[in-house]
Amino acid sequence: MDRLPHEKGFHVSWDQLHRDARALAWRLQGHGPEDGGWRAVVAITRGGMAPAMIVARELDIRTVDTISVKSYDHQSQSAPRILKSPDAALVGDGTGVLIVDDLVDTGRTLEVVRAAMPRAHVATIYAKPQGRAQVDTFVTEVSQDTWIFFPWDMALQYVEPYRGRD
Ligand SMILES: O=P(O)(O)OC[C@H]1O[C@H](OP(=O)(O)OP(=O)(O)O)[C@H](O)[C@@H]1O
Ligand code: HPA
Ligand SMILES: [Mg+2]
Repeated sequence: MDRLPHEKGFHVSWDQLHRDARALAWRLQGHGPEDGGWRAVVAITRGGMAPAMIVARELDIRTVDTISVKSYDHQSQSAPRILKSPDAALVGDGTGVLIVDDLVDTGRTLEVVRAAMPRAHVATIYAKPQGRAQVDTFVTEVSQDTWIFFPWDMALQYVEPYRGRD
């Protein structure tokens, strides 16, 4: 996934990420298992970790695990694969488990994660159209040609006044 050919940039501050992750938690209330809340949250590393922490805090879920997926590599033609699985005894087939990621783009990451935990509920903060069908709950849709910049990948910097720029 390359951010260079994207037409638009959507820059997300920590403050906005916090608000959007809370909005996701709000949306998730009432969608959990009938016998109470989710048993565990599984964050998709690394981008899902901060959103998962905020959602777990809001929904009062204390058990949090991770899954690491290595993305598709055009050079090697290999499909995405799981580098680190969550505790099998904890997650089982995903029943009662909430999977959290920052966004879905093509949906390839979630395809692999869903195959590992088919009965889990999948939530992301942002979703692009191509991958939207892989997500059960999300907050904001952005167009496919938008690159989302997350606060952990950015820094505050000086910007020239409008009249100083050409
Ligand atoms: O829907 P897809 O096209 O699969 O893309 C979405 C995934 O890509 C990014 O993660 P990345 O693999 O770049 O790793 P990171 O979370 O460690 O930044 C993002 O955090 C999602 O997990
Ligand atoms: O729009 C994006 N932003 C950050 N990481 C990503 N990984 C796939 N798409 C994106
Ligand atoms: Mg990721």
